[in-house]
Amino acid sequence: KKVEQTEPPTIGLSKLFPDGKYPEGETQEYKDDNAFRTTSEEKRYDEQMAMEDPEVTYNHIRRAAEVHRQVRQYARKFIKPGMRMIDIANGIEDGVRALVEEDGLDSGVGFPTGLSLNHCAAHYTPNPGDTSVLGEKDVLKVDIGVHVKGRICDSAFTLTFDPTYEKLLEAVKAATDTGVREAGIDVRLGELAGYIQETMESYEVEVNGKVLPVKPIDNLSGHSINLYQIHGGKSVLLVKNDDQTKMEEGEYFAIETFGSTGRGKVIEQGEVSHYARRVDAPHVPLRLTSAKSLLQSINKNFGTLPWCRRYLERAGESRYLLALNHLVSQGIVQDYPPLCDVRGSMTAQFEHTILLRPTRKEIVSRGDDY
Ligand SMILES: COc1ccc(Cn2nnc3c2[C@](C)(O)CC[C@@H]3OC(=O)NC(C)C)cc1
Ligand SMILES: [Co+2]
Repeated sequence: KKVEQTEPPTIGLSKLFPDGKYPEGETQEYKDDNAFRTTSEEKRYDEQMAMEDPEVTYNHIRRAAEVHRQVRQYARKFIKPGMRMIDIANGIEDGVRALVEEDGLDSGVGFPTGLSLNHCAAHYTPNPGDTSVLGEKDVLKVDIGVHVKGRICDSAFTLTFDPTYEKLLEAVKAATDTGVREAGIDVRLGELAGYIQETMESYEVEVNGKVLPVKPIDNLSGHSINLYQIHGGKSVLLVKNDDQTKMEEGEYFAIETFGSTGRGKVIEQGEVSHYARRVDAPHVPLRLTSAKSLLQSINKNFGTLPWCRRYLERAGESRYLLALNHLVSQGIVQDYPPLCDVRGSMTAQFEHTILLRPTRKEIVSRGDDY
């Protein structure tokens, strides 16, 4: 008999997909010089081999994407003004951990649940003791990460509870869909940024009788994603530029766009919650014993995946701040402060994870919501 997901979501996906096969995302054909890939026998063979290679198999990212869809469906219903940000974060992360059947570094939360508000666009999640509450005029960016064997599904949407900024959200959703549609093998990153910018700038939003242009945030970007590495080194900016770097077959990308009614530029502002051990962390001898043991805990629990202070406490760490700041000053851990436009402005985000398969592009995180 068919097992149904509960609400709140608690049933691990292995029980909902007993055959272990997870649904393919939306696919789109490549264009122009890569259109041949749709019917190429050779590319179909390459793809079949990748599918069967336990290291590459698309099944991992598809399982992560299905967890993402089921948790965000619940999140879109349960998040309401008046809720504490920390309860929103825990509600989402409890769902991710249950459905992905969290298992050490093999599967779990992909990165801290982004819950950036209003003029802040990214890298905010509540720290322990944060008692702030969601307001009904707030514009909330919900950025959820799920990983299965290091394959990270990174997808985000924006929630509002009053209609004022509907046009801002429409602009950003359209710009992200443009980015998804124009992405492809051999597409230049600088050119893709131009298409995104063009869509974003074709919108305006009227706030209290004043017409404001929607601006792409020019120092934020989408990014390639590698195994256990949320930023794979390639950035998809949101304004036209002459980066000739191309997208390549087999790459995973987070196509995310951010629109703003402010300056269209973010600065680092507020208390840090987000951290990640640097992939190229230097091997410096650590004098501070507490820093040594904290680093061991970070390596054991997160490896190179991003984490936040709440996850340190969940892993049993306490009174860690001095040691944490020491690891940051030694260049072993990178801190990621919240990224905010000017006060009074509003920012929105939409994001999908896409996979550049040999024969076609797969938007793995696509759902019937966005
Ligand atoms: C430490 O926790 C995280 C979590 C996610 C990411 C993934 N990411 N990597 N870069 C960015 C992101 C976000 C969080 O998607 C938001 C946009 C941001 O773009 C950006 O800064 N671009 C400049 C390099 C031009 C990184 C760290
Ligand atoms: Co993201």
